[in-house]
Amino acid sequence: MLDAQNLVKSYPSAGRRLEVLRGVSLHMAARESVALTGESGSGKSTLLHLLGCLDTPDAGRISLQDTVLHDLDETGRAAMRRSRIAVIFQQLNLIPSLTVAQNLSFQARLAERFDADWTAELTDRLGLADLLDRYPEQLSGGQQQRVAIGRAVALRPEVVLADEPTGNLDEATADTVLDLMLDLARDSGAAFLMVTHSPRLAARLDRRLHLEKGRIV
Ligand SMILES: Nc1ncnc2c1ncn2[C@@H]1O[C@H](COP(=O)(O)OP(=O)(O)OP(=O)(O)O)[C@@H](O)[C@H]1O
Repeated sequence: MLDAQNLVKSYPSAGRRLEVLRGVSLHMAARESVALTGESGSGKSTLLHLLGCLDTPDAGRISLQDTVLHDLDETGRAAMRRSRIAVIFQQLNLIPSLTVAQNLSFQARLAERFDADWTAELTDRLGLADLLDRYPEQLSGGQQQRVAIGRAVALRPEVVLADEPTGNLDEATADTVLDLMLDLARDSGAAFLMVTHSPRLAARLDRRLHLEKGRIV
């Protein structure tokens, strides 16, 4: 399903190039969950940005099913983000002027993939039924995190990419949120990749990839 081959990415740094990814390859199957670990600065977010069509590699190939991603222009990348690949960040980027219900359905409606039954099921499973009329600022961190997950999977994306999605939560809440995320990603048929610094959380996913010196080891 999601396939990356020999990804290379560097950034300009003090008049030189900082080589962050030096030939990274990975493959993810539908319903598979993968943890991406590595020291701070090892390139985890950079890799997630490439897979999530938020940035382009200097070299290498990325494909999702039959769609080639690495040479899409900005319009093509935006279309992928709108409909087939969902990214959840630590800063959740919920829309402050929209209620929980509106935040949940906004992206799915934009992509013309809104499904009332699926959204109702998500609302129920994420324990958001009593919070639908609230605004993001009226929610706790864990509640906001659950809305961000709901919004991502409401689309039924093929891939969910999450960058330390539970980094701000206490251990018990992080566990609950991760359980929900894994269940929902699996049930919607998505491949799930999560960046985490926590070996404990990483161990709960199907597989672990570790980035070191620009390569997966
Ligand atoms: N836009 C950019 N311009 C220049 N350098 C960048 C840019 N983005 C990231 N870097 C550098 O690339 C390296 C990898 O950054 P990245 O954010 O991918 O690491 P990370 O593994 O996600 O780190 P952390 O665990 O601390 O979030 C770092 O040295 C960082 O400073």
